[in-house]
Order: sequence, then C-alpha cells, then structure tokens
Amino acid sequence: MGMFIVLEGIDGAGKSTQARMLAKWFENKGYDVVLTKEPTDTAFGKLIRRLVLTGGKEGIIDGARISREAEALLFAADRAEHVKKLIEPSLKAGKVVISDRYFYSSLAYQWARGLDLEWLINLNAFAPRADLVILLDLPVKESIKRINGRSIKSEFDKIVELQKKVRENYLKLAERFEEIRIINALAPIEDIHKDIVALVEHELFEKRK
Ligand SMILES: Nc1ncnc2c1ncn2[C@@H]1O[C@H](COP(=O)(O)OP(=O)(O)O)[C@@H](O)[C@H]1O
Ligand SMILES: Cc1cn([C@H]2C[C@H](O)[C@@H](COP(=O)(O)OP(=O)(O)O)O2)c(=O)[nH]c1=O
Repeated sequence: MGMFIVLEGIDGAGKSTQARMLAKWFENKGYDVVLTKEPTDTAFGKLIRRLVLTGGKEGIIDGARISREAEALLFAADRAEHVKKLIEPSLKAGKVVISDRYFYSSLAYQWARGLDLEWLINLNAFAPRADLVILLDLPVKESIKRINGRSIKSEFDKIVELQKKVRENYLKLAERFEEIRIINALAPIEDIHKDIVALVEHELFEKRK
C-alpha cells in the first residue's frame, strides 16, 4: 500500500504551494507521486465550481441558491469519483497520493455553513481516512492578505466570518481525527516545507518501521 497525505486549511493557507513542494520532495526520493485536489478537475468538480463556488448567477437554480445539503452531496459525489478512480487505484499501486483538500474540507466548511457534523461524517464515511492530514493553520487576517483580490468586495465581511468559523472547525476536528496534525502556516514558505518534511518523516517513516 502507498501513502495518502492530505493538505487542509482555510483559503490562502498555502496548501497548493506546500502540496507541490512535498510532491517534489517525494519525487526526488524516487517515489511515484500523484498530486491531486478537491474539488477535482473532472465534470463533477466543474459542476461544483459552476453551481456552488461562483455565488453569482450561475449558482442560482429556480431563482434560489442551491441548498446546503445539495452542496454537501455534490462535494461528496465528486469525492466518490476521486476515491474510486484515482486515490484507491494509486494507493493499491504503491504510490504516494498527495491531495490538496479531501473530506476534512467538507466537515470544516459545510459544518460552518450550518450542517450537522455527524450527518457530514456519515455522508463521507465511504471515503477512506488519510494516513496523515497536514492542517496549515493561520489567522484569517493573514490568509486574506495572501489571496487579496480573489473575492468580491461586497461579500468581504461574510467571507471573513465564514473563514474564521472554518478555521475553528478545523482545530476542533484535529481533536477528533488523530491523523490531523497542525502546522503553523504563518512562517516563510521554506520553513513550513521543512516542518512538513519533519512531520512526514516522523509520522510515516519512523512509525512504520
Ligand atoms: N508561507 C507563506 N508566506 C507568504 N505567502 C505565502 C505562503 N505560502 C503561500 N503563499 C502565497 O499565498 C498565496 C496563496 O497560497 P496557496 O498555496 O495558493 O494557498 P491555498 O492553496 O491554501 O489557497 C499564493 O500567492 C502563495 O504564493
Ligand atoms: C473539497 C471542498 C471544498 N470546499 C470549498 C473550500 C474552498 O473555499 C472552495 C474551493 O476550493 P479551492 O481549493 O479554493 O479550489 P479552487 O481554487 O481550485 O477553485 O470549496 C468545500 O466547501 N467543501 C469541500 O468538500
């Protein structure tokens, strides 16, 4: 069996930056690496971007925003395809799978949007837990600085409030899922990479000996 590593955190925490660096680190060590993300780039992921993430006209069906439940189900459908078609086959082939977001994102975000945590955990029970989840934690103020410009000004306050809730949710989830490890994401990019490598070496290599 391969190794399944997930990066989680609020928007702008540095997940995609660190996922790329970690993938390169494994490749340099001779591992076969699959770098992937959720929402995926498949038709399901595109549907989510169109129906959920735009917040604009395209996200409206029959005059209203789609329900939070439908949102959670769309993320789960995308994830089911991701697990069955890419993650499980890659792990069976002995590869290192690194995913930028996974079901932990659904727990943190859809919970923040008001859905019940136990309902979300049950909905995502088909998805195997990761070997290691690296939670990039930082204050919302800092993440907003990093992604300045990605969001619409009129929605700014609402976005800040949601991100704060999401950050708190991730920290609560870290107490419940022992595979989640918290990394301080305020540091410079190279320092965070070193912390992640140290964590990977400790959690995945030394423990497996
Ligand atoms: N440790 C860091 N310090 C400062 N800026 C960073 C750091 N890590 C990433 N960034 C920058 O912040 C922005 C968001 O990073 P990104 O990796 O895309 O985050 P995410 O994938 O979590 O949304 C990018 O412009 C990236 O270059
Ligand atoms: C995977 C996932 C993401 N999200 C949210 C987190 C992000 O705000 C948003 C999109 O993720 P993001 O990583 O920003 O994707 P991209 O920049 O490639 O469009 O979706 C959920 O609410 N639930 C989920 O299950």
